[in-house]
Amino acid sequence: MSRTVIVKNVIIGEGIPKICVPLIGATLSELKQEAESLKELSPDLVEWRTDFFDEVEDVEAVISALKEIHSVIPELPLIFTFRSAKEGGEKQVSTEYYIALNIAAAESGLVDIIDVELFNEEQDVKLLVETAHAHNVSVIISNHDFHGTPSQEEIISRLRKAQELGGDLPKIAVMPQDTGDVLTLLEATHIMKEQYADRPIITMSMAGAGVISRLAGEIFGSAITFGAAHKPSAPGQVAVGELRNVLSLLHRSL
Ligand SMILES: O=C1C[C@@](O)(C(=O)O)C[C@@H](O)[C@@H]1O
Repeated sequence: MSRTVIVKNVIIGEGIPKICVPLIGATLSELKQEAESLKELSPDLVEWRTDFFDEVEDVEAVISALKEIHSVIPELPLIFTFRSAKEGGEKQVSTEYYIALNIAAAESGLVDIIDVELFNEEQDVKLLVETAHAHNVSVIISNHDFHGTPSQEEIISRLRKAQELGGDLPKIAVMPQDTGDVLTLLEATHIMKEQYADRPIITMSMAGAGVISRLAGEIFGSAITFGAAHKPSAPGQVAVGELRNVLSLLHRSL
């Protein structure tokens, strides 16, 4: 497995962490406006959080929206994400639909990465990884805890599981209850990167106390950081401009 993942010339896993901005519009016109406004911010990657989209339960509507988004920002690497309500997202769909939606996205030729939640049946995760790879689409295998921070061992074990299942980018987002939890996430990230990972990983501790983890990825070992364009898609996301300044400050200090 490669230590970097390259999508549309963006090298993930090398140098400054890459900035990803989520699109969270509910309608096609909101999404197009959002995509348009991203051009100025020039993020490294864009994530379409399809669970915010009113018509997400209609595959055809999703693919036609995808075409429109892609036509506005064809040069930006696009992550396709349906975040389920049980992991902090906006909606819940059946497993069958979740699989069909992600397969349609992977086969569309319009996305560079799909996000697959780790806490699905192993065979379903594997099927999505295989389908994505067959279409040259990379896979984030993700896990989110919006209520707390698991132990260091548990965080590492989930990231390792994501790696074992073939995720190109294992990812975990956790909620700190106190400062110690932020340290737990940072230390788990560092250990995973140094001892177990053979590919880039993505980690974050959410909310105010966790902001440091969104800034210091280059030091502790997280390769992508999510920044907000206008409205954050998760607690603690920093505005892209400020994020970029701090990331470069830390990069120059190393
Ligand atoms: O999983 C993640 C990370 C995230 O939850 C965050 O905390 O920045 C934001 C989501 O949009 C994305 O899918």
